[in-house]
Amino acid sequence: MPAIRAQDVTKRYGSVTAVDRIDLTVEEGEVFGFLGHNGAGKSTTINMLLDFARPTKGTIEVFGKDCQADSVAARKHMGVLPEGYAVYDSLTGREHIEFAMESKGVEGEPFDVLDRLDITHAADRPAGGYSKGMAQRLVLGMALVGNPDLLVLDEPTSGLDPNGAKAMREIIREENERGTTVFFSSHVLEQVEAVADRVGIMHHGTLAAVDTIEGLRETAGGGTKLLITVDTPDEAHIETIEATEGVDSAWLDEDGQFVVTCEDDAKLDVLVALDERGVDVVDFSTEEASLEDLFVEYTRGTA
Ligand SMILES: Nc1ncnc2c1ncn2[C@@H]1O[C@H](COP(=O)(O)OP(=O)(O)OP(=O)(O)O)[C@@H](O)[C@H]1O
Repeated sequence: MPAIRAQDVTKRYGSVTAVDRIDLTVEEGEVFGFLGHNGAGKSTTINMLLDFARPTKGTIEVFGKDCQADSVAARKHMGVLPEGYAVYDSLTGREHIEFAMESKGVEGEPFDVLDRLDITHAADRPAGGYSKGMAQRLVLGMALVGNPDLLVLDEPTSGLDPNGAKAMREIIREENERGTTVFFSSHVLEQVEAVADRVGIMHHGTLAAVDTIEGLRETAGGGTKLLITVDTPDEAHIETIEATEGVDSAWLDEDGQFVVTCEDDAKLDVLVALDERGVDVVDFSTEEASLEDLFVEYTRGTA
């Protein structure tokens, strides 16, 4: 049974379509990275999983339980690290875990959870004095109470320094090795790349791509990136470039350079096409396209 199944899900807020007809299946045991820029629709999707928001159309199930019609049963499968969580400054780490155990009606030893998150040393200190990374791990610990089948993490590495982000990724991997399915959102490709089995790229409310990292890499690696500096860069030239056979896409980067992803043997044709249009090519270079380029390609035009 899939851990998550979303079928034709749309969520509108007035005239804003936050999520637009998405179909998504996350299999049990996967680490699934949910990628997209700010405003792409990631949190809205997560909110529908948790029944904080209701789909305008379509259904979402978690382990076969409808997240709206059967939300209590669906929630029992999930542990959640929400975006913008807070800790209680005056309660200790251990008290946080005890609180989560009481609320979920779970018996157990708080230290077992604190150990998994490597914060045992701070168990009896008020959480108000924890670093951002420790606080984040503590809230994740609360989510782990009761050993949920599915961990839902909204931007789990945001605001963490590289060491904190690495620790968070290690915990995600460890929990997955215990058999937990992990669904986590991020707008940072490298965070997702390091730990996810598959990724979904959200763009303007739609799922622009769903694939394994290797699959995305093959798509990206099949091409070349051509960087072209011209005398007077103009958005209008993009059309000329994209009309060239073998070109996937083209855009102007913030330095005013054209970035072109294309088949290897289309490079010269692009330069010729620009020349025929009277565009003065000052310089050009080529690189192998990366996964990051693919992400940019799918989500071009957003901040
Ligand atoms: N409660 C709401 N009322 C109105 N519009 C909303 C609401 N929640 C989200 N939106 C809009 O829906 C779109 C998707 O937002 P969402 O928060 O899901 O994106 P996101 O990918 O999670 O972004 P972020 O990374 O910034 O959290 C945005 O245009 C946002 O302004």
